[in-house]
Amino acid sequence: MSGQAIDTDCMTLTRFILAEQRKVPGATGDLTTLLTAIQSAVKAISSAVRKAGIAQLYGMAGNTNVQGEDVKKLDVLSNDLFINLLRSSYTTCLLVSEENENVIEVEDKCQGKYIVCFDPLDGSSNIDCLVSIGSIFGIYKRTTDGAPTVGDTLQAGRHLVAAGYALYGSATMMVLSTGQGVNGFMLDPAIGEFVLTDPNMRIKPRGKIYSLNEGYANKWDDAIREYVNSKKQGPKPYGGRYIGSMVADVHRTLKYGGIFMYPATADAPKGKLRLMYECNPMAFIIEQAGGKSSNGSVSILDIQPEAIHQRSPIFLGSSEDVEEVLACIAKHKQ
Ligand SMILES: O=P(O)(O)OC[C@H]1O[C@](O)(COP(=O)(O)O)[C@@H](O)[C@@H]1O
Ligand SMILES: [Mg+2]
Ligand SMILES: [Mg+2]
Repeated sequence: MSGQAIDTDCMTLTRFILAEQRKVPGATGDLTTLLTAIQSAVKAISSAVRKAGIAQLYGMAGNTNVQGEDVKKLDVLSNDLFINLLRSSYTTCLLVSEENENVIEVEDKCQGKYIVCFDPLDGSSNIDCLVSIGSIFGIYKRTTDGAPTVGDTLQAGRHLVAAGYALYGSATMMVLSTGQGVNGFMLDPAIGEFVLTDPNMRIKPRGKIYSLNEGYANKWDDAIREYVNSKKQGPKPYGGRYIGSMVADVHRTLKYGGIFMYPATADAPKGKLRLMYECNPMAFIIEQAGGKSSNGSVSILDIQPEAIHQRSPIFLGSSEDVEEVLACIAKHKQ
């Protein structure tokens, strides 16, 4: 067996994270502990996702099951799991969740130096029809001393220490970057471990798929309409794919190439997707894989957030595809 084979064969996520830590001289191990906590949350959510339909049979989620136990809704359960596991990891001080209006401050005795922004369950409108859903997370380091403040969370995506997502699809997959490229791990249910299946993921410079909600076509501005129409022309038109779970749409874009968009619309001039826990982590992954991200004028990662739940238009994917939509937007601005 070659040295390379020994390095990657049956590489679990746990072992991979430890190996990454060993590359950083003087690392405390806190990021390793934090990523392990996220891994545990994802495994627990994955198990709940696989049982969600059955839980409904025994007593609707949000109600009481036949044993008289509360069955939490999947999005509530996912949020609780993320919060509890991050808190008890002793590595975080501030948590920003899609499900909580305010920043969650971890109690003093459990505090560590990291800030985590997360969407515990993404694509929740797809839960009841068993279509793929996910979780998204981005990790920052605190840059100030003293008591942590809300301001500490408002960091541009460029400062992410690590980011990733979990996809609860036909298999459960975790895709992670600590700023040294992107790696994908599939959950082997037989051993309960994430195994490295997609080492060093790279996105094609150009794809053949565009992805956005075409139901809103009448609400787009002219640039988006022109760009999407252009993808339908010629002898080789692009395929259109849209799942409606950002994690699933972005994962497909990463694997197959192409472009994912959620542009501004007349009703939502800032777009729909949230900068801190949807756009930034996904833009980090795509850029680390050699792709491009933009809000229409700058990279998603260069936006300075002003509020934790702020939204942003987003274009991300294969670099040539994103450059093409940006050229169309620039042309219409003239
Ligand atoms: O239904 P629309 O307007 O196309 O929006 C779909 C988008 O909304 C989201 O579902 C929002 O995520 P949540 O389920 O976390 O609220 C994205 O995953 C997805 O890209
Ligand atoms: Mg979401
Ligand atoms: Mg969500």
